[in-house]
Amino acid sequence: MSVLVYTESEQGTYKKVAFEVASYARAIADQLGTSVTAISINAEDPSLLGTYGVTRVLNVKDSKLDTFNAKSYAHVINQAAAEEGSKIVIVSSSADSKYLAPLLAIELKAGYASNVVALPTNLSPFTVKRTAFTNKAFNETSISTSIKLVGLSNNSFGIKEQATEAEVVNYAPSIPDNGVHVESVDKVTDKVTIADADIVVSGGRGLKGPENWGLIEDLAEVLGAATACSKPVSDLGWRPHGEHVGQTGKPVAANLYIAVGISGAIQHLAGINASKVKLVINTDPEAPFFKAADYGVVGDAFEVVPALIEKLKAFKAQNA
Ligand SMILES: Cc1cc2nc3c(=O)[nH]c(=O)nc-3n(C[C@H](O)[C@H](O)[C@H](O)COP(=O)(O)OP(=O)(O)OC[C@H]3O[C@@H](n4cnc5c(N)ncnc54)[C@H](O)[C@@H]3O)c2cc1C
Repeated sequence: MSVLVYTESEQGTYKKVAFEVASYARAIADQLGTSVTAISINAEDPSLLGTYGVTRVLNVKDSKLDTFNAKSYAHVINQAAAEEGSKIVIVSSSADSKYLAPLLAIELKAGYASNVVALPTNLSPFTVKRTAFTNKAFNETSISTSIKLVGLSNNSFGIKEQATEAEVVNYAPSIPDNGVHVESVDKVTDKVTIADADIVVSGGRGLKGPENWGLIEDLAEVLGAATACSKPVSDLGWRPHGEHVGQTGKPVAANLYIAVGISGAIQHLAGINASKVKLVINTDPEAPFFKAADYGVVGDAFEVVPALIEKLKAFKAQNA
């Protein structure tokens, strides 16, 4: 009765969240005194999961699963859970997993707790801490079904190494034809995506116009960060809608969120509250964002950001 964890990959490479959910599954398995099985779909190096405490990997290689499809993936994970007799199944909070989890919960006949941020506080009844009201509060949720599905919030538990010899088993579940056939996928960009980023550099209307976005991009590049923006910035067409974060945009659960020229309206904060450290750069000392910030710089973005880039470049050169 091992804990089952779905370890996401993209084009053969595990996503960062795969190692975080594996670490979390290991910690729950330790609480229960059991092992961890990972279900891995079309990843190139499944044995890597042993680094994060996975004892067994059900390794699926099938071109029908090359493109993510929530229904097919849910079907595969459900079969893996039955195979392992798993009563606890862990997924991440990536966009794919949030789409997949409700379908999987139906297949598993499991109660599903999303946005979980910590290890269970109680195993009987199984109780977990989750964020609520767009990250403005926490609640404790008990799952009473025999099988429990846990969606771990990104960057909430962290990646923890626990070297284990992972047994990799080839696994060939039945894969239904869902009627969708993707001919090819062209990646629009190789840039770090907001969902997977450790650091996000975000710009608001204080940047004055799209012609100034080089500042945000340069800062993101030197930090290896993803770029994002406030809603008006994407509404104005300065940046693509995919970069808009907040209540009506993408959620950001990064380790560091840098907000440049963003006022910090409640609808913006709702999307970034789950980020660990928030740095705000704004000319207005009364900007509401400073109340939510861990670090604040009252200053002009056009002076502060270039100076920050210079310092970071010098620091990197010294420590190369
Ligand atoms: C239903 C609803 C949903 C919404 N959803 C979202 C959402 O998901 N995400 C979102 O972002 N917004 C959302 N909004 C809009 C939100 O209320 C704010 O209007 C928006 O976040 C403001 O964007 P901003 O901070 O970029 O612009 P502004 O409010 O115009 O703020 C610009 C900031 O830049 C500062 N500034 C100016 N010049 C400089 C300079 N040179 N250097 C540094 N700082 C400078 C200013 O002091 C100011 O604080 C929503 C609104 C509604 C009603």
